[in-house]
Amino acid sequence: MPALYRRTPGLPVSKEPDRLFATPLAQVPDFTFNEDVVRVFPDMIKRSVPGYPTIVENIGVLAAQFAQPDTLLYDLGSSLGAVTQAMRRHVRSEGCKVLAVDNSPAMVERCREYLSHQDAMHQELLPVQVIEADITALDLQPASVVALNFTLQFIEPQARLALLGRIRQCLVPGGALILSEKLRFADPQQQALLTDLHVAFKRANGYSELEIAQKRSAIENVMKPDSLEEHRQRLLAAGFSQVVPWFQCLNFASLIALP
Ligand SMILES: C[S@@+](CC[C@H](N)C(=O)[O-])C[C@H]1O[C@@H](n2cnc3c(N)ncnc32)[C@H](O)[C@@H]1O
Ligand SMILES: O=C(O)C(=O)C[C@]1(C(=O)O)C=C[C@@H](O)C=C1
Repeated sequence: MPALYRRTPGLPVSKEPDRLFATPLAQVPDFTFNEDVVRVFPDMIKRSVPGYPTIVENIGVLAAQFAQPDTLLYDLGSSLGAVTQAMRRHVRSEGCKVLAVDNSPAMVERCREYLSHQDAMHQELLPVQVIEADITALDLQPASVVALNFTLQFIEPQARLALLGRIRQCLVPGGALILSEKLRFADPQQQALLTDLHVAFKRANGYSELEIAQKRSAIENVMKPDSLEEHRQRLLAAGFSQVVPWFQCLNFASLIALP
């Protein structure tokens, strides 16, 4: 391992570049959030999701607007806790606590390390707890902010409505769900254009044609994006009263859903 990426006790590894799909694989396995992915995840998601740093930082800003005193803020599918950290940087409401939830043991372990690093660097941050759990089977307590930042697309399509319904039920007045997703487009020409532009984004970020193709086949069975209209209809069916898109870059978007 190059010196730059060697672990320093107490400091998170965050600089390792994503080369997971750089060499030809005889058979590309389905994508999972395992230890290999965890090691390169900050680099992978920044180079794969257009607008990711802007979305994450602004979820902190949005969370500060919607947070209500003495409630929970959920980061569901928290991975390494980027959204949790942004919420803790921005939210100042009394008595709030952040719950970061993920079902990948490797993500949870590293997320805890990252958050203890944040605690060591800053004072007066909201308390936080990282929970290893399946969000489709989680007992949700009264919350003012729920973030699903590129997580719903990995939940079985038939389980999505029930999850959103439970999130709607746990939200207190004045709260919000913030939902970010890769979009698919019903119109084939629009789908082709946005797919080409996303490939161009990945190429511009240093991914080779082989890396792009192998990653595509790794995620095609595990990540099932919906259209903006499907999201809107399902959020309304789950009991949300309003769906407000606040960000889109190419085929990646983020919505605010109000209870
Ligand atoms: C693309 S990542 C989310 C990125 C993260 N929210 C961020 O902003 O950096 C999706 C995450 O959802 C988690 N996940 C997928 N299905 C889950 C489930 N049923 N319960 C809990 N976590 C889940 C994965 O382990 C993974 O860490
Ligand atoms: O659509 C792709 O090609 C992606 O790589 C997207 C995506 C995501 O949206 O979560 C998929 C898996 C990784 O977690 C990082 C990015």
